[in-house]
Amino acid sequence: MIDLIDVHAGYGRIEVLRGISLNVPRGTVTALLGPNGAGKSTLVKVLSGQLRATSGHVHLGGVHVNDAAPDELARAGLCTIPEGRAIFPNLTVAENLRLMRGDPAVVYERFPKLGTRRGQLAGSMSGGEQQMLAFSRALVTDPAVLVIDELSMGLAPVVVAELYEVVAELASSGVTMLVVEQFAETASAVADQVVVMAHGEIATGSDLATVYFGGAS
Ligand SMILES: Nc1ncnc2c1ncn2[C@@H]1O[C@H](COP(=O)(O)OP(=O)(O)OP(=O)(O)O)[C@@H](O)[C@H]1O
Repeated sequence: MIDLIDVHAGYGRIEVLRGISLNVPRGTVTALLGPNGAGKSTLVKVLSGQLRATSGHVHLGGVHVNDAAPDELARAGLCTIPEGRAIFPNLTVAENLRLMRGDPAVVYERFPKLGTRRGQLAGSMSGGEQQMLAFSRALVTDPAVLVIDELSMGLAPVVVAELYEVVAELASSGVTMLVVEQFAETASAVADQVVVMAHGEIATGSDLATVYFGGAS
């Protein structure tokens, strides 16, 4: 469903992704792990159309999407939840959900806490509640493919568990997912495939051992 073939990308003259090849089969969950600076968010930007690959191929459902804009990708069924909780802090929970253009009742049923706070400014909620709100995009847009960057960053274990319950539910309903995480335990429990990135490449062999056991970045 998501196919990357020898993808290179970066910022100006700095190359960050150095030949990434990755396949996420339809209806499966892939956990993408790796230390700070490995290039995980850069890969998410390429997938969501925010950053163009300088070479290589990006395919979504068999369609070549290297040049597709973010809104075209969204219309094709891709939902991205970027790092850093992409919500509007000065709008209420209800207003944020209205902008996502879905049925808020679905969200309030899944995350009752958000239901009780629908009139609260999003920026005044706890980090976990804000992430639930950001994650709501995946519930209301009914995506075919979901890409989540750093879902559990900075959150209490109980919130992480709640969010991963929803990940598991979406997975069982057939949504194809790429979940980026910095820590192995959380995402790998629900993943069909675990891939590790280091230094802009998919880590294998001794690199993989270094990432896991050597604490390299
Ligand atoms: N806009 C940018 N301009 C220049 N360099 C950038 C930019 N964004 C990221 N980088 C660099 O690209 C490299 C990879 O960053 P990226 O955010 O993709 O890594 P990451 O694996 O997601 O790390 P983290 O887990 O810390 O978010 C880093 O060296 C970073 O400094």
